[in-house]
Amino acid sequence: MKYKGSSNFSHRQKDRIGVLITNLGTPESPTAAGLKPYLKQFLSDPRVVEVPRFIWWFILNGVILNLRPRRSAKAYATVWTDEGSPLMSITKQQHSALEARCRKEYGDDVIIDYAMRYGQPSIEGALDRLTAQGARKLVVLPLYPQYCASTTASTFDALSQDFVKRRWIPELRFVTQYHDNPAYIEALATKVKAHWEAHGRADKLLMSYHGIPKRYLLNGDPYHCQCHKTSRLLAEALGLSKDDYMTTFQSRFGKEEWLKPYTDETMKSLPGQGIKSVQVVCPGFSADCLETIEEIGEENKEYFMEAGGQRYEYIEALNADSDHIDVLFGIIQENLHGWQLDDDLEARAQRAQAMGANQ
Ligand SMILES: C=CC1=C(C)c2cc3[nH]c(cc4nc(cc5[nH]c(cc1n2)c(C)c5CCC(=O)O)C(CCC(=O)O)=C4C)c(C)c3C=C
Ligand SMILES: [Fe+2]
Ligand SMILES: [Fe+2]
Repeated sequence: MKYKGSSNFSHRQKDRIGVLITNLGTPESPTAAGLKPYLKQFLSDPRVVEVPRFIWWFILNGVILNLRPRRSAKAYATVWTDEGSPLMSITKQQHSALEARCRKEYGDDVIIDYAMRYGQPSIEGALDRLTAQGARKLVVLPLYPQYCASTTASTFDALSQDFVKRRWIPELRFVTQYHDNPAYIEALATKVKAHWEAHGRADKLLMSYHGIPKRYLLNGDPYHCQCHKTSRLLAEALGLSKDDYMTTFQSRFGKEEWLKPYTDETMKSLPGQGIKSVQVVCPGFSADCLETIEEIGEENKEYFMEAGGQRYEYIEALNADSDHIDVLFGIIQENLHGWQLDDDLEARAQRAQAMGANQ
């Protein structure tokens, strides 16, 4: 096997620290043709769907990939903008803002790129670009505040699958979660308070997180606990009592039981319990996307209003807010501690020359 090196490798090249922010990925276009390859890659990941491969292959290729692309495309079409998918355009904004912060603080010693776990820009492409610029040390920050095997560990799988093919793998620091990071909790609290100032309070604040099958929790995934801890800390930061807020789980897929309470069922039942106004925040989503804009902003609003609710407001994700950029930059900086860059470039090049190697 020939291991992959950098195409423009030079012994004189300056060593750098690379930072890679990642998110889930999104289709290329809001059409069935755009959805099919995206869903195929996503739903073929054994970290996402933990079902024996041979059974799942038939369900996925025989049923899901024939029905879901068209259905999902319709939903994506409602959130698509001139800049494309919200998840992609917000990730680009987060990247640009963090790049400016890195450049200001570290010049060109620290370089930052972004990638998606599924689709483009790929993790492999980002690692090619970073290593070609001399990134010998690497911080990877998946933009998932709560650890989940389906998202966080899957990102690590993609990195390792890339490293298996690479000659010079960078020293790696991988951020697995930041669900109780004080700056993150504070940024969420500031966002909710700003919403309260503009719109007043509601009967309840719902904190809705993406769901996962309950089986994953029973098999040891810490996601459920981390979501609840984020909620508790956010509630404390807002001075809320237990009756003022609720943690729910959205975006169910398939027939098995997922984490409960379900967001949609909760919305349908709250008005009957005398809760006529709700505000919804989604602390697990670092960027607004289909699951927040359409599912929380539109679909669940309909459930709530149809059940007799009177006021429903979605509080946007932290996105590229400057508070959020501060949080993420803080996490990056924590992970740079103690890292020195090799500045012995001339000696390195001379040694290489003596050995007849490319300088
Ligand atoms: C099939 C099982 C799924 C698991 C488990 C799952 C976990 C999970 N997902 C996110 C974040 C996002 N998911 C998004 C979309 C999405 N998720 C699933 C399925 C599972 N997710 C599907 C099939 C889709 C595609 C849309 C659809 O057809 O319904 C997104 C939005 C991406 C976008 O383009 O806007 C995000 C973000 C987390 C955090 C998570 C586990 C904790
Ligand atoms: Fe999902
Ligand atoms: Fe959804």
